[in-house]
Amino acid sequence: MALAAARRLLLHAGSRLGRREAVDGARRFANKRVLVETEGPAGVAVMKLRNPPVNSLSLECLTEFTISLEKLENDKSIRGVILTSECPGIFSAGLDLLEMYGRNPAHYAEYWKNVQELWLRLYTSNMILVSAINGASPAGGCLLALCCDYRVMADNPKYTIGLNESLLGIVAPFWFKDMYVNTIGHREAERALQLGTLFPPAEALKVGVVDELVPEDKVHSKARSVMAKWLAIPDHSRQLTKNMMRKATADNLIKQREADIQNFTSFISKDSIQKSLHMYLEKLKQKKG
Ligand SMILES: CC/C=C\C/C=C\CCCC/C=C/C(=O)SCCNC(=O)CCNC(=O)[C@H](O)C(C)(C)COP(=O)(O)OP(=O)(O)OC[C@H]1O[C@@H](n2cnc3c(N)ncnc32)[C@H](O)[C@@H]1OP(=O)(O)O
Repeated sequence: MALAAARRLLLHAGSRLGRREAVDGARRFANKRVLVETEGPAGVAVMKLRNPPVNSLSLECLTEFTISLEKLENDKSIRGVILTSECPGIFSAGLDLLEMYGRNPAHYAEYWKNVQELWLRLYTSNMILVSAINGASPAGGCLLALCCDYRVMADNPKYTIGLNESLLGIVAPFWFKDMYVNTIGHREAERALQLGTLFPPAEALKVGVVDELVPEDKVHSKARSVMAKWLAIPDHSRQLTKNMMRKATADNLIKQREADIQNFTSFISKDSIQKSLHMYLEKLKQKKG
């Protein structure tokens, strides 16, 4: 309830701000963790995640992301969105582990509902989505990129991308898996999911997790030129085609959302899974010291 009220407030405040800045010509709105700028080619917004240090998808970040998308969807002048990060070297570290560790079942259920919500919005968006992957993109970070229509990645071998859930002792849910299969094919997905592979850029390109690699300083300009090509296609035919390609995958979750929330909640609440997450978080800490 509290979250729904916060969401209404944010949406309202955001739309007032958005309108005022549009009058000034600045065309920019921001929540705390998501910045949206609509400069550049007409009809294109750039959405930047800014939840330092690693753009983990906390409940607040997911909510702000979903609201920003909703606003862009409602703005009929926007036809395409470039999704990128403001955190140096990190696209997104994926779902926030602290939302899935040491909390209660009601929190897990609320969190998962919001993860589903963002995924459904992104994956089924009528807008053209291009990701400008300017950093590491594990698990939920990869999920965001996979929702896009085209993925441009910085060719920096320090950055990796993939669904690495099995390395954490958790399991990518069926809809993550379905989208992976749709993108890289059954055999590659089967192998990568079991091994929790994080692909460096050249391998990510080879297997099809990303569509194009460019030098790091060219990621944004390339994303813009890709966007220009997609904008040249009539919206109605592109949208109907996208819907035809993606609807069955999205419907598969829509028809069992509640069961998926229950599954997640009972899985993540298990002592053994909590222990795995604890060990993984400790490993992240030790990496520093
Ligand atoms: C049967 C099945 C039924 C239902 C489903 C069941 C299961 C659930 C499936 C859930 C799907 C999960 C999806 C996910 O996205 S899980 C998250 C996976 N993410 C990762 O593995 C990334 C982990 N992070 C890293 O590898 C590195 O941090 C990264 C991103 C490469 C950046 O490295 P670096 O710049 O060196 O930064 P640090 O590692 O020092 O990190 C800084 C700081 O951030 C904390 N942190 C990192 N990642 C996360 C995260 N995902 N969530 C929360 N916090 C994170 C890290 O611990 C450091 O914190 P500190 O306090 O020490 O500063």
